[in-house]
Amino acid sequence: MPGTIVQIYEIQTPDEARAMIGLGVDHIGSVVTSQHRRHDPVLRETVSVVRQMGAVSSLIPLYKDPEAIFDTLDYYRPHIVHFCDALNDNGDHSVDAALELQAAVRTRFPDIRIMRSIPIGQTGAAIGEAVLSLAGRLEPLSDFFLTDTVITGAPGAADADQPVAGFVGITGLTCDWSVAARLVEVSRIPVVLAGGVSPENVADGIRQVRPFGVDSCTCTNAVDQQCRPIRFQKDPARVGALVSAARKADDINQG
Ligand SMILES: O=C(O)c1ccccc1NCC(=O)[C@H](O)[C@H](O)COP(=O)(O)O
Repeated sequence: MPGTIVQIYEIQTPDEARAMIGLGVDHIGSVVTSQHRRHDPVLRETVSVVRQMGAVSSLIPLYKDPEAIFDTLDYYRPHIVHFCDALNDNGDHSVDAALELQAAVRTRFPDIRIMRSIPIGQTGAAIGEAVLSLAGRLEPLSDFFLTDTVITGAPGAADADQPVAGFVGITGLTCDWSVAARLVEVSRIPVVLAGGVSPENVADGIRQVRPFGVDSCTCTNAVDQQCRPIRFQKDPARVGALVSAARKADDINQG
């Protein structure tokens, strides 16, 4: 059985990508932060280095306009486009609109796979049936799911409460792993476990959820003097510790 893949965000330069791949990271996650400054030659070189080194690039466009997203994919040509926008059937960003976008990406970019974040509340706040129902709607037009923590519990609700308004992610908090495990069981596509994954808890996450992969951003970032994570700056020692803990967990599970 292949081991659990490790995906690490936010890798924004070629040197960081080389360092992360050297530490054993499988998927290198990068973020295009602005629709208006979406052509970033350094980031494009980063994606290209990942491809040359035989790793997998995952790219988040942190905006929602379909034409800007198509243009972004044309410019970077990542292996995976990762959509983590908060979906809300009561608002202007519906699941149907997301499905339409994902269908258009499949038609225009048949080589680019689609990762879709599935929001799950923290333990005690997650609504399992709603999570599985949302995932069921998105599955036909997605290639991977990534479970990620939503602060309020209800999928798609209270978009503005998230660290980046309108997007799900970078909370540094774990979601309800029993719901994530249920998604792994029923899903026909691979599921990556994210949200608060750290060197300290990754082995438990692998054991309890049995995901295809694990993803980490906040808990492997460098920290400032007040111990607050610094966005877009990794701590290579923590990334290395997470990779080793994940590999050890795989060995125990398979042995
Ligand atoms: O990295 C960003 O800027 C970002 C912003 C908004 C949503 C997601 C974002 N990035 C990456 C991911 O999808 C994360 O890897 C994921 O949220 C992991 O959660 P955590 O480890 O708790 O930061």
